[in-house]
Amino acid sequence: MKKSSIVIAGGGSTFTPGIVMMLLDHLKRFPIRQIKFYDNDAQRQETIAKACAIVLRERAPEIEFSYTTDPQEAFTDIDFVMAHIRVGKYAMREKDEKIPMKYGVLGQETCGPGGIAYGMRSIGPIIEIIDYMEKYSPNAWMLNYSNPAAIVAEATRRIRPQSKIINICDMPVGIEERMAEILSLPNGRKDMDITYYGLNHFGWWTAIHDKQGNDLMPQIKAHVAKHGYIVNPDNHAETEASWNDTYAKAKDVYAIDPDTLPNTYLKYYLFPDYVFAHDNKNPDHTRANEVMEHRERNVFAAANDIINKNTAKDCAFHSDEHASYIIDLAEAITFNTNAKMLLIVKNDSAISNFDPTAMVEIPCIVNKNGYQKISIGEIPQFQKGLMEQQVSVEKLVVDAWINGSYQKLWQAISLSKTVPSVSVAKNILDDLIEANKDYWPILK
Ligand SMILES: NC(=O)c1ccc[n+]([C@@H]2O[C@H](COP(=O)([O-])OP(=O)(O)OC[C@H]3O[C@@H](n4cnc5c(N)ncnc54)[C@H](O)[C@@H]3O)[C@@H](O)[C@H]2O)c1
Ligand SMILES: O=P(O)(O)OC[C@H]1O[C@H](O[C@H]2[C@H](O)[C@@H](O)[C@@H](O)O[C@@H]2CO)[C@H](O)[C@@H](O)[C@@H]1O
Ligand SMILES: [Mn+2]
Repeated sequence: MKKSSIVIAGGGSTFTPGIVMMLLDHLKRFPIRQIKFYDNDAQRQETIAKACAIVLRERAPEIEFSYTTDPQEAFTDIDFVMAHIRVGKYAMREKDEKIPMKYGVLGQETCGPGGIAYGMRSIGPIIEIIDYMEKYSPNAWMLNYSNPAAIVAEATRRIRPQSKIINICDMPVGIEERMAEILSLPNGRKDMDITYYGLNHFGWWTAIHDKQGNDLMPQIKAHVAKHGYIVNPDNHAETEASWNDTYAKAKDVYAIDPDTLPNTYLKYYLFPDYVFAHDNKNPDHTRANEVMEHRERNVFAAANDIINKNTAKDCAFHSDEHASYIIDLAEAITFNTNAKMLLIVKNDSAISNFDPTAMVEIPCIVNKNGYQKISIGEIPQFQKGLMEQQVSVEKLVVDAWINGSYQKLWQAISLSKTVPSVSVAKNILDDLIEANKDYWPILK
């Protein structure tokens, strides 16, 4: 069986340990001969890497491991680039979230003006990593889950249209696991066959069946109509309060279109007033602060504990099983499994009454030769209208980045469903330009 060589771009990520542990859990179906880490922050990466080196030494000594900030070292002799970089790290995420709130607009990692700012930071470095991959390992695939995936996907379609990059997201995976829990399915989401469409962080399930073809939507809808995606809290004690708020709010998002089941991210676009009022109770403490106080602190504490003890025995690193969709993807490409997966891909005619150039999140069949899109057909006016507005925002952001255009970025922020007026958009934009002066292209 082929043994793959992967580089994790963003080795210092809080998700890296969970992904490494998950990779070790799936070696039988996806054998690995080499793992490398690549990051542009040597110190941050070194802490995660030294801990993961101990994990690998103890649990998979046959896997060659290294870490580097040198692109040639990182991207040579690679089959897959698994990319999860956060350009500007949490310090910039905090600004993405807090600057819009100064002007009465919700602040979010990937949605609204925060997501637009994040997108403007991310395009250049993602293209840079694609170019490294193509220079040093021209036959490799890039499996990208760096956010904001929607803007990154549109930018890579426009700027590197021939590149072997697939953009993915784990939000549908997480929600589907909750749906499977509602139904008490023995094998979780893998017992479901789903149809879904939308943009990244902006989609709907339209059909869910079990493997015998029975319709599972009525039972899930009955639950969501009462509880949103909150399921058995005893099984989710680790879920943070803000995430539970999001899962619970799905109840109200569902109500606007009971023919479908919503992605949780739609709350930011359908209830921007509610989100702002909720978050503005504590405007100095946003999600970025929560993550820095919880996930980032816990992951680095666990890493330092492993390093200090020089063993990963009984360590606090946990396998990120819901990230196993990344293995599903790499396995499908490597071993031609024809797995059905949600990918963020160019629409063409999959959604027949929507922009063929849009990057849509739809089910695809994945194999050694890439992916085939599953046809969705016509979508209803409600979703079509919402998606046309949002995809135009994403396209205008990429226009702004490519052309260094202040006007296009002002239009993008003005067009977002989360922003009330062009004057508010301009105030937010001018603050974001100042905050991002080390990351964005100069806008004229
Ligand atoms: N697609 C999804 O569904 C999904 C799910 C979870 C997280 N994510 C994304 O994964 C990424 C990592 O998340 P995190 O919370 O662990 O972030 P993090 O800040 O903990 O780690 C990101 C790492 O990327 C590195 N980095 C930044 N710019 C870089 C560059 N130009 N080249 C190389 N490395 C660079 C940073 O130094 C850091 O070590 C984020 O983009 C996040 O939004 C996506
Ligand atoms: O606020 P964060 O950094 O905790 O999460 C933001 C990310 O949220 C989604 O990923 C979730 C995943 O969907 C959920 O199931 C959980 O397990 O963890 C992930 C990270 O928290 C979303 O898909 C990502 O794009 C966001 O970055
Ligand atoms: Mn996502």
